[in-house]
Amino acid sequence: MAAVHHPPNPPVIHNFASSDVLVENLATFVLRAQKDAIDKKGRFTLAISGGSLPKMLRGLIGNPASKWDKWQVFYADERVVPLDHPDSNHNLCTQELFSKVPIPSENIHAIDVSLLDDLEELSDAYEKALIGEFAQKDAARFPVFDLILLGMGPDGHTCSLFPGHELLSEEDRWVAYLEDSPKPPPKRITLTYPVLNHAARVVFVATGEGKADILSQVLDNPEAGLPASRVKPVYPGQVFWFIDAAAGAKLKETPAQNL
Ligand SMILES: O=C(O)[C@H](O)[C@@H](O)[C@H](O)[C@H](O)COP(=O)(O)O
Repeated sequence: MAAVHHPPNPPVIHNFASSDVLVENLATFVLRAQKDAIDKKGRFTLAISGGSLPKMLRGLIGNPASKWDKWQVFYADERVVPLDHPDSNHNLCTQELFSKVPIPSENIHAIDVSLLDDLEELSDAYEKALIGEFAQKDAARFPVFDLILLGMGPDGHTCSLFPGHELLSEEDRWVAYLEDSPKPPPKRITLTYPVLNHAARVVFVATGEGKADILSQVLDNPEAGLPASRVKPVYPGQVFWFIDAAAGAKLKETPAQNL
């Protein structure tokens, strides 16, 4: 029987009255995804970005439903700096979340800092860590993350995928590097679209009035192809936007859709 090609699902927008309400609902959403993943295959695979996102996961701290020993966490993008550097996403996530919950340190996949001087080797090594987690266990061409948690910059970038950058057309690699990030620091690694677009769920979190203009471009004018608009996981994968009223103020429609 010929394979049926289903178009990607349109994004689901959850628009909350405040960022505190968003935080509570995000925790509920993550825990539902966790349960679904553990019920199916005994582990929960996530990718997490930096910026304001780690703080938005604070609703999970002290939550007895979190099965931290089942989490396998990768970084959606990472700055190529030592792990205790103020620019490190691993450092940020550790401060905001991982140091406050009982997650085994071996379940958190940080970059190999012995390779900081060789970006290609560093990103290859990170790709190998992903292959170890996914290709060997799931035997798939691209990893299927249970959940990828992303932010969006004021230019519409996500992960370290910036407007007009050549990495927007990467179709093969799982992890790529760049030395010319317009947002400092310049040296970074990032998951690529084939990875983002094979995830079961991708959640963008955008709050505050500073995100209102770019959010309306990304959601109401996806044809413009801004990096965040290009995240369209293959069916049955799903993109969700968790936004607050301030970020959603310029959208054509702002459905107050709770979970
Ligand atoms: O490491 C990074 O630079 C981030 O992963 C980046 O992609 C971030 O998510 C956006 O720039 C949004 O950042 P804010 O949430 O701080 O606006």
